[in-house]
Amino acid sequence: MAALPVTIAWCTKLVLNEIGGGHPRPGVTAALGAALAGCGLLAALGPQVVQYVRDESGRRVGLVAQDRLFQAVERFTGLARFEDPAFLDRIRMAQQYGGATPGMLVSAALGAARTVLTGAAFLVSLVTINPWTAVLVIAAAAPSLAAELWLSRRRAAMLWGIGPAERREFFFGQLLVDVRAAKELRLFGVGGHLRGLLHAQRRAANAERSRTDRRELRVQAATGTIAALAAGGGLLWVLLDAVNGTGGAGDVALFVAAVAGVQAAVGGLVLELVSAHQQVLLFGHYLAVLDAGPDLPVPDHPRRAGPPRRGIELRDVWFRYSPGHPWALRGVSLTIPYGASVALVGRNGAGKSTMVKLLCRMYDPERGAVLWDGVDLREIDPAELRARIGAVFQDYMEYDMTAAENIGLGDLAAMGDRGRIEAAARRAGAHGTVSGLPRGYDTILSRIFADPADPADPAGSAEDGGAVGVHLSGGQWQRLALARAYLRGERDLLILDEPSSGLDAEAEHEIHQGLREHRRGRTSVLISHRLGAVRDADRIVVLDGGQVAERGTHATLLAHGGIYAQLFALQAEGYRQRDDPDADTPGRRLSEAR
Ligand SMILES: Nc1ncnc2c1ncn2[C@@H]1O[C@H](COP(=O)(O)OP(=O)(O)OP(=O)(O)O)[C@@H](O)[C@H]1O
Repeated sequence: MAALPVTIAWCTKLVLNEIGGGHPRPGVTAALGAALAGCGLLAALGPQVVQYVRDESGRRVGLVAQDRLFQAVERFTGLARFEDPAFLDRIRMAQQYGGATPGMLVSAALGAARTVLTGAAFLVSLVTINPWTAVLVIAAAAPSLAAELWLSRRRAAMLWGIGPAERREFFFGQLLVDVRAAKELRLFGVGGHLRGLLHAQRRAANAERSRTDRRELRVQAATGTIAALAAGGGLLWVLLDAVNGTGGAGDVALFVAAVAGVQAAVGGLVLELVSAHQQVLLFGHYLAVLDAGPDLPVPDHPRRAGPPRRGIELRDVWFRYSPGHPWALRGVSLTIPYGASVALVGRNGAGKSTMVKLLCRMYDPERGAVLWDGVDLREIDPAELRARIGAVFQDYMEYDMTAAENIGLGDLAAMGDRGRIEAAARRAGAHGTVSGLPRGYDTILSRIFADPADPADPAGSAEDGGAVGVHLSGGQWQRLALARAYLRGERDLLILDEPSSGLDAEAEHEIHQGLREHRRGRTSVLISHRLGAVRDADRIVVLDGGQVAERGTHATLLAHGGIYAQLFALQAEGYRQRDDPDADTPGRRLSEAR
């Protein structure tokens, strides 16, 4: 496109010479005319084609960049990176700029080439008038280029610096429109308060942006003044030449046009270079995510995790979420024997869920080791380890997908096997609910994806045309999470972290009855605050303050009269009719002891 004007100028010159020469050759004239017409066509279609190619390459590069980014994110097999605010900021910036940078660099390179071509032509004109004026104009542009590159580094640093404020702003913005938060926000009347916090984040980010803009204004005013002084000096020089008779009025006119042309070209070049420079700096975040090493290192030749024969052992495990956090586990040693059911109980914050996360190697212990049949989990590929585990986490996921997909995600191999999915749902007591949904197992459990325009979509069939969505109750979601774990079938280790906390009494009884059957002869870890549900576990381990406080069976622990016995008595008391409010109950003794 940059070559077109020159080509047109040359063809015009040649055709005019051909005609003006007095003996125009029909073939040559026609060829030049055709070339001119071709150039005209290119000039008309070129911009649209360039735009299309730019958009198309942007889409393709964006797709590849996004795929590589999420592949890299998937390689982080632990949780620590996702709890690191700085790394989350990096991922956000990588998402924002990773796909755009290559396209921007290409267009910046093309734009720079175009401005260089135009600028060079005007510079040659300046040299023909007075070579020193050309030197003066170029010298005046140099500080501008250096200053703009410095400013773009500062701008990139500013964008990184306001990342946390933007993340908080995004969080508050999401919270204000989140249907799950809406109840509490309205009842407590805290919408205005959150809006205030949202605006405070925006104001903080805006203040940083304004400071950067003002700095840019000051620097650009200075470099602009230098350029104007250089142009003014050059003009004076050319005017003096004209007065002295060494130059003509035409030279002055050409000088003015050439200086404007060169300065515009330099300005354009600076803009292109600066935007490319800034993109490259921001692209650094994308590369940093791609190049980040594994969060949980795996040896080059990992050991195999076979079906456990002896069991899983925690040996003097010390763990904290970061060096700034207190210890969550302090020297925990315990064995989960093969085929046994182990229950973990203890007060809130005792470290039960943390232990479960270490069993799945979501983190590595800081001291001590978790051993799978004697092999340190750090020597096993996490993917292989996790393939052997089925789990319901305390904070299980509710996927905005169909009911079948919500269960099928537990084992992708069974995603298309409706028989297995139904069997898992039946075991978890979810079949009745799911089969009663408008599209049974194919009903999307979401309000986000409800499509009011689709008459076949049950989620979009509200009378007023609005989307009604299909939403399950807390307990129904919990059953689906349980079905997801059941779908993993005969895994070697089943972990259930509060699997029935949201269920009604009847359902809980039913579920625990089913769980007892399922756990029989299998290695399982069950966490529950309802001690009635864990009483028949082979071993009960009581955690307290990150340490194993007691261990034994239900009977031995009751006989021991420690924390377990107190907690059990407290719960049992809650179910008994209390005739005498002053009676000396275990609950009363416990509160007095505290
Ligand atoms: N992601 C995290 N980052 C930092 N600290 C954490 C994190 N998760 C848990 N903790 C801390 O670790 C300690 C143990 O928490 P954990 O969730 O293991 O307790 P728990 O016994 O499962 O409690 P609950 O019965 O309430 O579920 C707590 O003090 C908690 O504040």
